[in-house]
Amino acid sequence: MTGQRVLVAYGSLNGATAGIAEEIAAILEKDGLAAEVRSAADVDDLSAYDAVVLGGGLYAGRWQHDARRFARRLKAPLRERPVWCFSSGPLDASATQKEIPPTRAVRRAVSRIEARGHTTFGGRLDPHPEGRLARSMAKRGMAHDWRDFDQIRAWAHTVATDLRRQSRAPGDAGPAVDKR
Ligand SMILES: Cc1cc2nc3c(=O)[nH]c(=O)nc-3n(C[C@H](O)[C@H](O)[C@H](O)COP(=O)(O)O)c2cc1C
Repeated sequence: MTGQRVLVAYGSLNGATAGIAEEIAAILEKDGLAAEVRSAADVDDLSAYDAVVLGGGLYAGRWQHDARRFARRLKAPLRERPVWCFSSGPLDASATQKEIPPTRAVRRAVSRIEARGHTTFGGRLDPHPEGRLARSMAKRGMAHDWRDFDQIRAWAHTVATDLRRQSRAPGDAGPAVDKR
């Protein structure tokens, strides 16, 4: 056990990104970290966490509102901790086939909070989603789950490995401390 506490925060309109966050947290726990999954909208204090994973569903090239706001509101404490980000978006197999770079808007958020990494996972369009545009997309036959859970688990293992390596590194100052 490393004893490190990791927040897995998500911005999700229709649950796909929340499901990815749950899976990531399950892997982090399996790998000996203490992970907690929360909606990004419900978190305003990071002092209980040593590291953060932040994910957002993509809507018109931007993270869902709660993830965007989280990155803005908590910019300072995020910069004091190791952070990894992910997007859940493409409604096809592209995210399984190749590494998809963050959109321009997401790249800006990722760099603002000095995250250590970002990856894009396939998305899911619910058959009965929130939002008029989403419903019309579902009616046109686009409702499908493109999330690749093997890929998600593999990525979560790399995050756990990085965190554990860091906590063991010689001369390491240990988990981040909230200096506010
Ligand atoms: C109106 C709408 C716009 C979307 N825009 C994008 C987009 O710009 N890029 C992308 O990769 N996926 C896009 N998607 C797919 C969603 O990102 C995908 O369904 C995601 O998994 C939804 O996450 P959520 O269920 O957590 O909200 C869009 C979906 C909808 C319904």
